[in-house]
Formats: sequence, C-alpha cells, structure tokens
Amino acid sequence: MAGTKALLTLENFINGKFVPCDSYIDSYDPSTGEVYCRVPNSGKEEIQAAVEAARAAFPGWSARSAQERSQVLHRLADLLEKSLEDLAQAESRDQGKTVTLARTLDIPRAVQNFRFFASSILHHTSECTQMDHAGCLHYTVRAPVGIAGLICPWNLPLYLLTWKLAPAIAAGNTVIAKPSELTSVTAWMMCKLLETAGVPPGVVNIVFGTGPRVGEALVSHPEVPLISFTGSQPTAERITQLSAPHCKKLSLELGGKNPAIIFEDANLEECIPTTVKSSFANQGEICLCTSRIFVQKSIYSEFLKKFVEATRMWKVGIPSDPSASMGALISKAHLEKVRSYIKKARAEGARILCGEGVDKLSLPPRNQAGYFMLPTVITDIKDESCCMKEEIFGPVTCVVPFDNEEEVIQRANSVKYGLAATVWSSNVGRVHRVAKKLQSGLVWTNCWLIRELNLPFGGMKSSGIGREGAKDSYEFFTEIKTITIKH
Ligand SMILES: NC(=O)c1ccc[n+]([C@@H]2O[C@H](COP(=O)([O-])OP(=O)(O)OC[C@H]3O[C@@H](n4cnc5c(N)ncnc54)[C@H](O)[C@@H]3O)[C@@H](O)[C@H]2O)c1
Ligand SMILES: N/C(=C\C=C\C=O)C(=O)O
Repeated sequence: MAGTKALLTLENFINGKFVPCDSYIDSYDPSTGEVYCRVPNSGKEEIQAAVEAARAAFPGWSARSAQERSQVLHRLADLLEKSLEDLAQAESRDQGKTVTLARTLDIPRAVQNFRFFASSILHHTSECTQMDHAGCLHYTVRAPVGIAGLICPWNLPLYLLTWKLAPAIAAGNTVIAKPSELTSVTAWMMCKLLETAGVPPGVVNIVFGTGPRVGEALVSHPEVPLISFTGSQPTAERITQLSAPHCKKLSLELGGKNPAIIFEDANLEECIPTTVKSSFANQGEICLCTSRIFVQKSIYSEFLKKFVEATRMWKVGIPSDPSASMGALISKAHLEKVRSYIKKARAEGARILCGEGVDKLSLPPRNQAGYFMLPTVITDIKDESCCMKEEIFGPVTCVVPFDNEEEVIQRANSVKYGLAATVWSSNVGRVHRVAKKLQSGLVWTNCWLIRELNLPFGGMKSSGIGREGAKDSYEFFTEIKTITIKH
C-alpha cells in the first residue's frame, strides 16, 4: 500500500452524502505507473445502505412528471459542461487516454447523454387498441422498474456511466452505480454536482470497489431487480448466474472482434485514416475498435503499405501532449496481456509490420514506467489464430487479404462476437448487401463511430443481450402493463 498523504481519496456517495469506507484500493496513473488515488473497497454493507437510500427515494422520484425529471437532467448536463475541462483532465489522468480525447469525446458525450435523455423522455407514446365486438379498449402503460444496478467498465468511464444513468433516472428509477475500480474519479466528481442539479438524496448512489466484492453484492441483492452491465463476456456470465435465481432484467453490452471489410473500389484516402483511427483510438480500448482488417487482394499491397505508414504517424505520447493521438493503456496487467498476443502471433509465424518490438517508443523519463505501447499491425496471420478470434482490447490490429464478397462475409462472421463492423466500398448495392449479411449489431459503411443515439446500440452473439438507445433504454428501464377497459 502506498503512502496515503498526498493521494486523492474518493468516498462513496449514498443518500446524497459522501461517506468514507473502512478500506481502500490503490488506483494508478497509467501514464507514470504511480499510485495517485484511493478508491473505496466497498462491499455488502455499503450496498445495503445504498439500497435503503434508493428504496426510500423511489416513491418521490418516480411520482415526479417526466417534465420535472427532464429539467433536473438538463441542469446536470449544464453543470457537467461547466466542469468540462476539469473532468477531461481527471478522466485522462485516471484512464491514460489523451486529454484531447477526453475533452472532445468523453466529457462532451456525457453532457450529451443527459441532454439527449432529458429530451427523449418527453416523447414516448403508448399503445392503444379497440376490441369493438367485446366492448373493450386496451392500452399500455409503462412504469419505472425500481432500483437500477449499473455496472460500468474502465475504457470510457463517464461516457458509459451517463449513457446508463441518464435513461435510468429519466424514466423514474433510482440508481446504484458501480464504476470500474480502475477509473472511479469522474463518477465521484459528478456526485458533487447532483445536489445543485436538483437530484434528491438517494436517487443516485455511487458505490466504488471491485467486481467480485461490491459488484457481486449489487448483482445479488434481491431488491435490485435490474442490472445494466457493460464490460467483458466472462463477467457477464458471472452476472447472469448471480441474477438467475432472482429473474432479474439484464442488459449486457460486451466485447467485440470487429471486422473492417475493404473492397477494391473503396476510397482509400478516407478509408485509411478512418481505419487507423478505428483500430487505435483510445489505445484500441473501445469495444467498437477494428481488430481484423480484410482487404480485397487487388489492393492489398497498396493498402498495407499506406496503412502501415499512417499507423506510424499515430503518435503515442504523454496524455497532456496535444500532438499525441494515443496515451497509455489502462494497467500494467492489461499492457502485459496485450503484449502477450503479439508474442503469440510472432510464435505462429505472423509478421509484425510496425509497433511493438519493431519501432522504438520514446517517452520522457517520468513516464518510462507508464503503460505505453506503440500501435501495432500484424499480417500473414491465420483466421484461426487467437489474435484473429479473441478480443485483445488494445492497439493491435491484423490485416489479411480476401478474394470475394461471399468469402469475406463468411470469414468476418466466423468469430463468437457480433458487435460492430465497417464496410468500405463505393458500390451502394454492395454495401447494403454486405451490411445485411454481417452478424453484427452495428455496421458502419464508409465511416466509423458516427452515433445516432435514437437508434439501437448493442451486439449480437457473445457481444451481448439487449440494446441501448432512446426507445430501447426506455423499454429496458421500465415495466410495461396492458390495461383493458370494458365499456
Ligand atoms: N459493448 C459495449 O458497449 C462495451 C463498451 C465498453 C467496454 N466493453 C467491454 O468491456 C471490457 C473491458 O472492460 P473491463 O475490463 O472493465 O470489463 P470487466 O468485465 O472486467 O469489468 C466491467 C465492470 O464489471 C465489474 N465486475 C467485474 N467482475 C464482476 C463480478 N463478478 N460481478 C459484478 N461486477 C463485476 C468491474 O469491476 C467493472 O466495473 C471489454 O470486453 C470491452 O469490449 C463493451
Ligand atoms: N455505448 C456506446 C459506446 C461503447 C463503446 C465501447 O467501448 C455508445 O456510443 O453509446
């Protein structure tokens, strides 16, 4: 345990108050490898206190009109926006991403999440049918589920927490959220804004700590009927097991092994920079990142040469460097895991064209122990290799050739995941055809990560269960009831 003197110490946020914890976990600055923060190591007791607070707050919050709740969400969005720079600096320090990315993606999107659900909650309608022969009118009503359990990963901390929190409270639920123990700081900072925004005590409770300890206590609690989880597939399996005896409502947003399919008629001037970005943005630590690039044979050599050149321009730097495209990976353990895949690829006879073990990474002395690595491109690799099958979740991408449409669809679909894909071609008929056949919850053609928050977001196969978005999140965070009136 590091000396605790200068360390930032977080507290749980329960019933509108910050409460200290009996024990703490060290949290590291990924850019230096030094401990800089202490995160509460909460457990069953803290979850019980949060459940009691959320239970007491539910009748009042759920009885408010959608308009009243919407106003609270708008105020919170405004407050987050005012703190954008502080939050961006904190997110970067905690996660390792560049400040530029946190400033332009993570925090603006957190603000947008509150504004978006503040608006969308006002526009839902319910169904009504007539049954004239029986003299009946039927209609549906929706009601909040109760206490929502939200469990989030470390890659886009505030972005993904607010993507769950905003629709949950907009719909009238009260919430217990558990951020990743690796990235808890911006959630804690957000708690400081809740009272000013008008969020009543107990509506939002944030309990920090590890998955096995506090995560499992939340999932197992009988008074939490719903769990919205974003994270890895093995954790989702455990959450599913623990939820089963209680028949909990589950939303699972999991990993991916996302293909990019690049046809010979693709506009390479747009495709190459976008595919470098889709492979390496946020250090490749986005579930939507490309990690298998299939390129049609006739343009394979040209693509590979230009892609490697462009990857070498994707600068790794300290997170505060405005010219850096990529910062540090989340943890030492994760860096080692990502490196181990490159080692395996090499042992299988694949070629590493740039990055890890090929090029030299230059860092200031203070950052030598940080968790940095260069963006790495692998080729001459078989589809059966673990690098082509398993989620690496780091700055590593594989490039392989293909002959024709049918073959590439089959190969793209040959993994257990089905989250996101990109298709590059100037033939509009082809992009529609291929997009329809891909086993993927999201397909971007001639672009990547353009988000329309109204439409369903989520994966198929081992990439998850359920969808998030305006209508989908509303349906998940509410229970529907059919009412029949005989007249
Ligand atoms: N589909 C998406 O929208 C999406 C978005 C971001 C990340 N991800 C996925 O998340 C993974 C990376 O995130 P991670 O390493 O934080 O995932 P993880 O599964 O290790 O952890 C996610 C969260 O679950 C908690 N947790 C761990 N064990 C638990 C348990 N037994 N019970 C309850 N909670 C538990 C963790 O503490 C953390 O808060 C990748 O697989 C990535 O693809 C998916
Ligand atoms: N959920 C979203 C993104 C998930 C990214 C995973 O790392 C979103 O854009 O709504």
